[in-house]
Amino acid sequence: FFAIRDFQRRGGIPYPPGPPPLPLIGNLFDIPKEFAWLQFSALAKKYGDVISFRVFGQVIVVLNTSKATKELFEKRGEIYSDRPTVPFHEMMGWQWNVTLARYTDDWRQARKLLDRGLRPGAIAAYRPLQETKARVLLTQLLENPNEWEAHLGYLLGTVIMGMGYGYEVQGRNDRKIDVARKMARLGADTVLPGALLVNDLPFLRHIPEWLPWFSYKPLARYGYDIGQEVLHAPMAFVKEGILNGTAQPSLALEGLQEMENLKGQEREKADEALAGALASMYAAGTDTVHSVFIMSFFVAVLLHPAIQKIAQQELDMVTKRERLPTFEDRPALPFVDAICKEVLRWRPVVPLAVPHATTKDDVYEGLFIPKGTMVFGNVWAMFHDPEMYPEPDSFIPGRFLNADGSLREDPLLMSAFGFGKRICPGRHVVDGTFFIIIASLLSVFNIEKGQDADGGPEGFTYIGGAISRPHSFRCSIIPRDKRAEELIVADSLTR
Ligand code: HEM
Repeated sequence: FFAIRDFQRRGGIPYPPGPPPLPLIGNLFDIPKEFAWLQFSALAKKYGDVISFRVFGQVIVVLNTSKATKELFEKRGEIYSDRPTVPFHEMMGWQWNVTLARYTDDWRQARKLLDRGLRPGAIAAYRPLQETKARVLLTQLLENPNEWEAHLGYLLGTVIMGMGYGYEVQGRNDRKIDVARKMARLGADTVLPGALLVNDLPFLRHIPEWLPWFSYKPLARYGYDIGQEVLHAPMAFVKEGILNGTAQPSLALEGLQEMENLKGQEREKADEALAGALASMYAAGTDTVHSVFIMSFFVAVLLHPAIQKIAQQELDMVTKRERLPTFEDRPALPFVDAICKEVLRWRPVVPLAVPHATTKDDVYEGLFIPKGTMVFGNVWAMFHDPEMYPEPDSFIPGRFLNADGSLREDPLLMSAFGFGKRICPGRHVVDGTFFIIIASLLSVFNIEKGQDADGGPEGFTYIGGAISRPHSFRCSIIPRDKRAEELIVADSLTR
């Protein structure tokens, strides 16, 4: 009966091909929990660029080419910009989070605030903050190089908290950083299909707490509490700062000042939208996910020491080793920029981006994609397509340079930040922060395989959940010479 009804609904048009589903549970056991992007890429070779799975009636589609992501996420954005309902996220009351929000007017309002606050023209004002934070990292690495991973872990958080709320992070155990990180981790660990049974069988959300082994409620309550803290604590900090005259310039301060003349419900609604938008930025931008990019950069230069030397020569020509690099130097540092681009391509941080969902039935190249389908863009497959990027597994920054040495823009690379209307609004902040960190690091440090360092491609294995992160590894971060040390110390004395 179900099969006939399903066939009629599709008008006989087939679903995108994929492994044959079992009765009822469908492809539950075909959805890989680890390195899913690699297995989806392998399945695409067998079944075609657009593949599908069914799990308990939920259709999941994976798009493995930029042709398909452009057509569906961009051109048909009105249909492909929703988010799947994740029952466990609903249990935690996280609907305020822009990243998880459905494609509604509330999302549009919050998204507009983020796009406006994080557009390149607006964030230029925060470049000095980004430069300062990159230089603080240099001091930390000089004083305590062995703890490099911990230093990197909260670096971007310090930039985001400064931009968002004018909040100065108090060391790496700062509560505001810690709580956002916990939220991001819990979100990432529970979003992919198959990660949590309650997402596949939503009735399980009703299991009462007195069945502790089976109930999701205690974990959901914990998630709710950290969510509320992320939403309210930093805004309360800014409002208190306004009252006692200590509030620093920030997106929150700007937003609150803009709504000064609003009254009653209108004011309340604007206040809520601002808090939700900024908290989404704080939650998405504070996790150590960003340190993953820098870790992959370390892996790349450890495997290819010559690349580090070329970048250092470029940097030395510009700074003459009389100062540390700044954003103004960027146009003269195309090779450093090309390294950043190649790291994004070679080891995309979120290889399957974040799933979108469809709001209507649709047909793509003769394949049926029903309303409510969860749609992934396989960023990894696109970035490792040998036709677009020859020798895709090799780390070759030069692929982003023109014959005259200038930087070659590559719009496809933006897919590292997702697609269409839901593309990451923080991408310009990330772009600037990564550039200044890598330029600053290379100008004064050598990143080397130390005596007891891990090494060889097999020494840098990755963890393959929603985020592609290298396992912790050891390496030596050594000042290039006495001059480099002097530059770091001199800069730290100016702070
Ligand atoms: C390595 C750094 C980052 C990467 C790789 C990254 C990647 C992504 C991806 C893949 C998405 C999903 C896009 C889609 O659904 O198609 C996303 C969404 C989002 N990102 Fe980022 N992101 C990064 C940093 C940041 C930062 C620093 C911020 C804040 C300043 C931020 C804020 C957001 C927000 C709010 C969303 C949700 C957008 C929406 O659903 O409308 N991200 N990001």
